[in-house]
Amino acid sequence: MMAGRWVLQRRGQPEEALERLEDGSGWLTRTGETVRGRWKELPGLLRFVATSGDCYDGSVGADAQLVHGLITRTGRVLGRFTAFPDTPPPPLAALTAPPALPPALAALPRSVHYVPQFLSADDEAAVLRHVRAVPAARWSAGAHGRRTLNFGGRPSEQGESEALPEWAASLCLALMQSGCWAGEPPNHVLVNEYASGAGLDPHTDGPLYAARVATLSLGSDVVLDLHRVPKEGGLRPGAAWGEGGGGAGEREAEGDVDGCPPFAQLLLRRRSLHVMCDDAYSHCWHGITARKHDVVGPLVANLQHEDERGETVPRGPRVSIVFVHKFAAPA
Ligand SMILES: O=C(O)CCC(=O)C(=O)O
Ligand SMILES: [Fe+2]
Repeated sequence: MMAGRWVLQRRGQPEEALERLEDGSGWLTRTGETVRGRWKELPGLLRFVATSGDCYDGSVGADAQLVHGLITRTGRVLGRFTAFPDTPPPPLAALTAPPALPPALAALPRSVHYVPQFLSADDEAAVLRHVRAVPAARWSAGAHGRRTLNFGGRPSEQGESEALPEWAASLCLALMQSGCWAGEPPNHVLVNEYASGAGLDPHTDGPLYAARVATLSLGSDVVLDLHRVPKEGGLRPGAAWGEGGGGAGEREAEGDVDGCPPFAQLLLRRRSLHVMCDDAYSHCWHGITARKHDVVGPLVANLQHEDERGETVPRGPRVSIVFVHKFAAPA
């Protein structure tokens, strides 16, 4: 069987993907998780054994398309799947004209903007296809239901740069054309994928970037917590996107938030964009509490309609795409 990607569907479960590399190794990807494995070809059967212990057996149809299969773990049947080859997504066409940047949120003392419906539903689906098609090896293996991916060089290395993929460059263009981005264009893009209920420790995005971050929320609504950076003690500021070869996703600095509860929250609806600049970039920590539902409480500062207050918002799998401008390395 040829190298490539297969999309697996199971009743009542989020999609999974299996990838086969030329050397017979491969990857299993579930929301928030990437696991390595090996492919084996047996007569009439194709087997992928993940390091997690799960075994995917698929019968090969006459046209070499894997159609039906069984997932087992130590001999126990976990479920049945159907699979089809994943075709590369078409280039991201011109996006539906996104809305312009509204004024900063009046309820917050700092510069935070919220743009509901920044992407249309069709554009959201197209962007998610591109995210899903990124080879598993580029993702940092997920922990606590979140995996990350970055474009534009390693997060922590100043000046290291790399061209953005076409779809990410199109999104950058949309940010600039809509006026939602000012200053030097974004040149660094981080993608977070969260399993339902996964969180993110409070952090700032750090001084390697210009003081502006724009974040697209896709796939699910979520409530983001904003914390004030304490003058001393408590949380330690640091580059949010981690260090070294592990790539994005490992927090350099984390702290005990117990003494530092959020002073405000943002309800990030799917397809929205939010922008934090200047003071809000440098002096507010942001994070996501791990939980399966959010309740829209009194701290939420960006409601579009007052009757949203009190709403219980379930959290499905979510993807966020974070845009920043990384400074060049000093000469
Ligand atoms: O998922 C989000 O909305 C937040 C992501 C974030 O803050 C980060 O990746 O630095
Ligand atoms: Fe962040």
